[in-house]
Amino acid sequence: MQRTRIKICGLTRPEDVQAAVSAGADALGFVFYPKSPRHVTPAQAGALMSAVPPFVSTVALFVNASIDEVRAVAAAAPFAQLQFHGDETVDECAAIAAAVGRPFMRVFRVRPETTGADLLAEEALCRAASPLFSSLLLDTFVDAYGGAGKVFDWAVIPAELAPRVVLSGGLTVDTVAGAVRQVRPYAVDISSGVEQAKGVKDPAKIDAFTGAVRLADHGA
Ligand SMILES: O=C(O)c1ccccc1NCC(=O)[C@H](O)[C@H](O)COP(=O)(O)O
Repeated sequence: MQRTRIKICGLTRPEDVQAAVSAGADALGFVFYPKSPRHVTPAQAGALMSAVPPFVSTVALFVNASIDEVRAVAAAAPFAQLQFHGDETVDECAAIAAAVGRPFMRVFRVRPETTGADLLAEEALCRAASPLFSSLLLDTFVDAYGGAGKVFDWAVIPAELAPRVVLSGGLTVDTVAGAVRQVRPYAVDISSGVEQAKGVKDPAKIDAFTGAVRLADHGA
């Protein structure tokens, strides 16, 4: 059985990057949305990413950014993939990804009225739009766009889609094992649940989170 990949998002400090890498995170997320308390500048991200070892992916996260803003980040920070977390159209995502030559995750912000058919349709639309589309990241719809620590109903995720999605939104050390067992997603993503304060991660919580995912992967 495939092991569940892990993304730790909203990193702003070198010690938190190190903690996530040491805990076995597969991907590290850096937020370039100025209104976020986890926002980093391109220069800050470049310094943080320079400490990331091989085989750990770096994700640059944007909310309704212009192509020039994304280009500026790409020039300063060696991120491996994009995450579009705003109101971008699929075509806008595809165009920006092509301009910087990086694969992208498209975020679907799940509302109470969202259906499984909506999720499958969105994935099909993205796959048709760009060979650079990698996966949907499913988060809870909030006005602040993301990083809110809010959970959506995982039952909405079709079983056929689950192995291709990144499950996000309000996960914690205590809930992630149940999420993995129920959904069996390709990956899980977390920000608030491993923090001491917004933008300040807690190494012990990061360790506990990745450990809980590993135990769930092995049937515990
Ligand atoms: O983290 C933020 O501050 C943020 C702000 C605006 C858009 C997206 C943001 N984070 C994106 C992520 O991928 C988060 O990990 C995801 O929303 C889950 O966050 P949480 O519910 O706090 O685990």
